[in-house]
Amino acid sequence: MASFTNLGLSEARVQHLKKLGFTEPTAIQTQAIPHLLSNRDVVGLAQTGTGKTAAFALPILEQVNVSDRNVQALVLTPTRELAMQVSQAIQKLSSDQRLRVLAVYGGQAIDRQLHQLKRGVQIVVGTPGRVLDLLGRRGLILDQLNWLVLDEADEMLNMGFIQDVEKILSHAPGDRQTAFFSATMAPTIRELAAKFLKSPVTVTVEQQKAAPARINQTAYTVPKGWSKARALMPILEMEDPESALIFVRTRRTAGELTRQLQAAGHSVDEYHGDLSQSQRERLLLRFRQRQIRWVVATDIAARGIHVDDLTHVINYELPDSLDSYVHRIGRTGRAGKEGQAIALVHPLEKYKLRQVEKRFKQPITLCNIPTRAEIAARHLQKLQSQVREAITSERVASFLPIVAQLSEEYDSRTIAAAALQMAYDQARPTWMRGDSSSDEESVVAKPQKKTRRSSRGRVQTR
Ligand SMILES: Nc1ncnc2c1ncn2[C@@H]1O[C@H](COP(=O)(O)OP(=O)(O)OP(=O)(O)O)[C@@H](O)[C@H]1O
Ligand SMILES: [Mg+2]
Repeated sequence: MASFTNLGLSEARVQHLKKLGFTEPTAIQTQAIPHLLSNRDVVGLAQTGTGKTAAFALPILEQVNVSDRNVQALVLTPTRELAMQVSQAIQKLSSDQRLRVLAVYGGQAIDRQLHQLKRGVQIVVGTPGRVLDLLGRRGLILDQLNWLVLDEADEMLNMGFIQDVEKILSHAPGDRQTAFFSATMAPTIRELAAKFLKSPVTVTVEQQKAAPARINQTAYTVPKGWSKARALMPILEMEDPESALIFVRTRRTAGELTRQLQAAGHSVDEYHGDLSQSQRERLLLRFRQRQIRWVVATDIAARGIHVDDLTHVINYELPDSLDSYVHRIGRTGRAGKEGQAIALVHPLEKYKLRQVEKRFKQPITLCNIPTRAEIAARHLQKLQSQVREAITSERVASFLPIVAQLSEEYDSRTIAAAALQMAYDQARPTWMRGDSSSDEESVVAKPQKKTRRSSRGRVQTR
């Protein structure tokens, strides 16, 4: 069995990893770490959420010289938040007080970064734009660089970034070690990678299925004439996600949808490039601390971002590329956990689901929008389990005097039913509350109408 010790890591590091809960290496770690430790260039391809960060960080930490204050390792990431997250992850993987890791990215005062660099930093993690800026000011010097890592390498080499990456590389010594990591890598990008790497070893883990099997994928068809926003409301009521990233294509849609969801009383906020850097950071922190349940985001949140135990990814609008889809849904089902990926599709978009199924060799369950009756039934079910919980709680005793008082007038079943009705009405979303039509009332009393669908209301696509 693979162990961190067998991979060539020092005993002190193995003990430290144990404290972090890293008892066994993941597949990509098992395969990539020995090559990286023997100074080979590596292209590492593994599913989202499988520990690629530690795969490239541990060999660097093992070999970095902490008494030397020159920059020895540079990790490039496509977004600012990812730079921050990766630098924090590296810091956590090290237990050496002398090690300095610095995240550099736009939207943050450059003077502070320059100051830190002057004091001495061994590992820099940054976005290409800011790294170039710092190189231009001679604040960042790469003469002593031993390691260069491109996290989300395919994205980094995508149009726009490639020139930046080339310029950055021109500042680094030729004998450095270079590694590319991503969950996706198009063949064309791999050719390009050959240009930057020296006889690289390609380490691939389960390349065929780019999405982990732990992610349960479903799709809802938006009925003709319905807006996606209208379709989303009942889906959210039914799924009731504990935490969710809802992906949209534009900043504008992010704002609009967020406001609609907030108006419906949901705990939700928006996340996209129009926000200031500090707003983005604050939002991510609140989301990670569970102060908000859902975040409506553009693709800036699609790559690499890790939120512990994120339960749902919702593709309100599908992305242009399959690779983006892979990264988006990969925000859930991480580190061995399970996750739900849900897509909203117009009837004309259904062919896109076929493409996804082909890519993952995994069927997508197609569902109809939940009906009011189904949602009501779900609310009642939830209410029942909440009542069961309340019965065993200590606070319930404090309500007994009220029950005793009411019992002089009514029988206890009526009192209980009235209390439930009040609780039910409060739990119902606003968009279902306003409707006082008689069929709404009867929903609770009558058994559910017969449908052609299975118990969860799902039909297979094929
Ligand atoms: N060996 C391990 N044991 C336990 N947990 C681990 C191990 N390696 C990594 N993790 C945890 O798994 C989670 C996901 O890791 P990471 O962010 O590196 O994934 P990734 O492969 O880079 O995903 P993505 O493609 O989305 O960027 C992190 O919370 C990390 O702490
Ligand atoms: Mg990653």
